[in-house]
Amino acid sequence: MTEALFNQAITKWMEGTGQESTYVISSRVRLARNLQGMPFPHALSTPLANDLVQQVKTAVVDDNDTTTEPLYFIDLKKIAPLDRGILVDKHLISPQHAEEADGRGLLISADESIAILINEEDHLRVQSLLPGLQLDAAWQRASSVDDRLEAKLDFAFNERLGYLTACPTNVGTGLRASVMMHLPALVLTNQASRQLNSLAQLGMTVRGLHGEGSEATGHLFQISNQVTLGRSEEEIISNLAVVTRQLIDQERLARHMLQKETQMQLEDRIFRAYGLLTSARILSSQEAMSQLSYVRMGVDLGLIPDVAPAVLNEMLVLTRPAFLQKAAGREMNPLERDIQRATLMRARLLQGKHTNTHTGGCCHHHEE
Ligand SMILES: Nc1ncnc2c1ncn2[C@@H]1O[C@H](COP(=O)(O)OP(=O)(O)OP(=O)(O)O)[C@@H](O)[C@H]1O
Repeated sequence: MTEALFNQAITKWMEGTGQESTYVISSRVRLARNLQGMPFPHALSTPLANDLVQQVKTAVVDDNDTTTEPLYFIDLKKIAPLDRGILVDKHLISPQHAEEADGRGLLISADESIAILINEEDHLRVQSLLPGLQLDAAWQRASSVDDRLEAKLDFAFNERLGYLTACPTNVGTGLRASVMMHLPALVLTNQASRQLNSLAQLGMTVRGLHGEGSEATGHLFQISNQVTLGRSEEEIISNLAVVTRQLIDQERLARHMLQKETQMQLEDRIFRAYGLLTSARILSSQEAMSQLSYVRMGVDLGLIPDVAPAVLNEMLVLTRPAFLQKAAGREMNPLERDIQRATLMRARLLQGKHTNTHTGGCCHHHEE
């Protein structure tokens, strides 16, 4: 399992399956939990942090319980920085978790849909990531892992407040649920900012593909609940599902409108993007993201038949710096990476057209 984890770009959440996968790339639920009587990670000494990692590992890996889903332990300080970068690129751990590896750990399921980050901002961050709109399923999975942990570990919990967390914004349920949405038509019809800004009034936050502090590139928006206190987990999940369905309807309408009123301009934009990505020799990650968005819409609208939607999801990860360097087997400067990115992009997008195309990367063993 470890080999696929570090060598294969595609991971569960980008399979392109699940409900409404045209608009919703993935659904995520994460729970923040802390152990009773231990300082929060930012105040924890490295030896204590390492003890805590072992304690959690013992609770869920070394218990030899064959009735539960196996979780694999990864000691972050024992893997190469580039491999930690791969985990970041696949959204399995955060950049902060990768940076200071000593005293931090990761538990992960074989299909990579469950990840438990040990000693990130909180002692435990339980993450469940699934493709498409599957918030209920993601919540069920996270919740059962949480029960499993809680059976063995003593969580910091207050009767009145709920779960206690390092940052007060997570107190209560400790739950952040999110969907990663592709909303190009709302952007092209200038409705995105109005629609997305109004979500703040409903207690929702909008972020980019890479989470807190990231810009929304490639018309990809991560929408999540802002409030964790005073609402039940089920309410948080169902509110987000309602908002997601509304955005899907708006995006669908905007696509119809573009097709009806400005079809030639729309096709022109899509085929220019396709032309650029299948011809460019130097490609920045920013340009790759924004042009991929149009190609993806072209695939969704049936204009570009030869590219599978999952390939586009995979390119979000495969064209990231860590993956490019892993594929090349060496460190690369930014220009070398831009060249490698362009080569890989051409090969993958044209793969459906010509057989025997070189994939341009050693780390891709996956077949559609
Ligand atoms: N629906 C999703 N699909 C794929 N990746 C996601 C999704 N939601 C969040 N992520 C990824 O999870 C990581 C963490 O996201 P983010 O920083 O938004 O939240 P967090 O760390 O859970 O919360 P907080 O900011 O409260 O600590 C980022 O890499 C982000 O891209």
